[in-house]
Order: sequence, then C-alpha cells, then structure tokens
Amino acid sequence: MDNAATAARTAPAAVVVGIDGPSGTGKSSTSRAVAAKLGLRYLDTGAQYRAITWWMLANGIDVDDPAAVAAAAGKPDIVSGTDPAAPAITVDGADASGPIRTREVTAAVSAVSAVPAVRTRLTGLQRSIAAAAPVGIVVEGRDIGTTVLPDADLKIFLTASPEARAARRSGELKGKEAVGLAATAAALAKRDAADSGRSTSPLAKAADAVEVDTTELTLEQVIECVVTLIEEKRGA
Ligand SMILES: Nc1ncnc2c1ncn2[C@@H]1O[C@H](COP(=O)(O)OP(=O)(O)O)[C@@H](O)[C@H]1O
Ligand SMILES: Nc1ccn([C@H]2C[C@H](O)[C@@H](COP(=O)(O)OP(=O)(O)O)O2)c(=O)n1
Repeated sequence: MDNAATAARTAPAAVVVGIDGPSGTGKSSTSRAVAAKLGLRYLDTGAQYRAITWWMLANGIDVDDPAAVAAAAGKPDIVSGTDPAAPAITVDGADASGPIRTREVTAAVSAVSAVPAVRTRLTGLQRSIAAAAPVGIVVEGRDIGTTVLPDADLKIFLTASPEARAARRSGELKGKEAVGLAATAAALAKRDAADSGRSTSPLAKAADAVEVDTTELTLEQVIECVVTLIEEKRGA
C-alpha cells in the first residue's frame, strides 16, 4: 500500500460541524475546545459580523441606514484565522479582536447583520474558509446549519434559559464595565429578537440539527457531548 493510501486509511475523515444558537449558550467556548481536542479548524462567524460593524462605525457609516450599510459592505478586507488555540481577526490588516467586543459594536451588530449585502459577502467568505480546511472545521454562528453550510456533516443547536445566558454574560463583563444582570438580560433579549426576526437567514435551528440545552450542563459536559456526537458521525 502506498503512503497516500495508508494515510487515507489511518487519518480520521474530515468533518464539517455547524454550531448555532443565541448569545450565551456556549457556542464559542464549546466550538474552540472541541476543535482543539479533535484537531479541527475553528471559525467564529459572529466575529466577522462584529468586524464589519466595527469598520462601519469607525468609518462614519450610519448603521441604521440599510442602503448606506449595503453600499459599504464590500469595502473592508476581513481576514479570519482558524486556529482554535489563537482565534484571530483583522480588518484591513489591523488586529480587530479587541475593538469588536465593545458595547458599541454589540449594540449595532444586529442592524448591520440584517442587511442582505452584508450577509451575502460574509456567507461567501465563510464557505470559502470552510472549503479550505481539509482536516475539517467547526463553524459557529446563527445560520450555519440553515444557510452557510446546509450540507454540514453535523449540525448542533445550543440553547439555554434566558436567565442562565444573562448570568454567564454578566459574569464575563464584571470588572470590565458595571453592567447589571437585568441590563444584560434586556440587551440579550433585544439582540435575540432582532437576530431571530430578520428576513434574511435569521437565527434558526435547522430541521436536521441536534438540539442541546446547556442550562444545567457545565461547559465540560457540553464539550464532551459535542465530541461524542462528532465521533459517532465519524464512526458511522
Ligand atoms: N455550560 C456552561 N456553563 C456555564 N458557563 C458557560 C457554559 N458555557 C459557556 N459558559 C460561559 O458563558 C460565557 C458565554 O459563552 P460563549 O461560549 O461566549 O457563548 P456564545 O458564543 O454562545 O455567546 C463564557 O464566559 C463561557 O465561559
Ligand atoms: N452567523 C452569524 C453570526 C453572527 N451574527 C450576528 C448576530 C449576532 O448578534 C452578532 C454577534 O455574534 P456573536 O456570535 O459574536 O455574538 P455573541 O458572542 O453571542 O455575543 O452577529 C449573524 O447574524 N450570523
């Protein structure tokens, strides 16, 4: 048997995994950890929507004017790294990983990501990144299973109670900014409603996605659950 045939027999098959769900359900933490454990690449599509939003704000585009957002959607050059150990994102060559997490970007991102021209551009970018990952990839977002990668090998939809999600996010913000639990819960509910209610590829569970309610699970338990689902798929 030649070397290529031996490698094909021993290397695990590439697997494409889409993980969707609302904010605070554990998508990023789970996706990164699972990708690192299984030697897969990792893509945070929310970071890309945040990056384009940050660029719009920094360039004086009125984010509440869909026509202005659409006209500018092709301008910024967004590059995402896919190493789960060191997720990276640059806009026009500059590191954007810090600025995309500000409260201003969080408040504007749903409006920008509802604009079809923005979605078309980023969906194309996401598909080309996934296609360029021969070992396989875990892609997380809101519309991965329904729109970006409808043929993914495995689709997972994470949920958690609004209370658990707000407590997790509020815990993250503590020390950074004085944001109370009630304000965090209200901001999450507003973003959920906008993301689920937009007409172009809204946040939704794909019909063939496995739903995992993480409310009563530790992060380690969620990671284990997803690793098991992937291993079952690979073994099938
Ligand atoms: N099952 C869990 N139990 C407790 N905390 C969790 C759990 N999953 C994630 N977290 C924490 O909740 C916060 C939000 O998680 P994150 O992965 O960023 O969610 P998402 O990407 O869905 O918005 C993080 O601080 C993370 O460590
Ligand atoms: N595939 C995706 C990913 C994110 N978005 C939009 C909607 C989300 O509110 C924002 C930010 O996503 P992100 O995953 O960073 O949000 P959180 O980490 O949950 O706060 O981007 C989207 O429309 N489609």
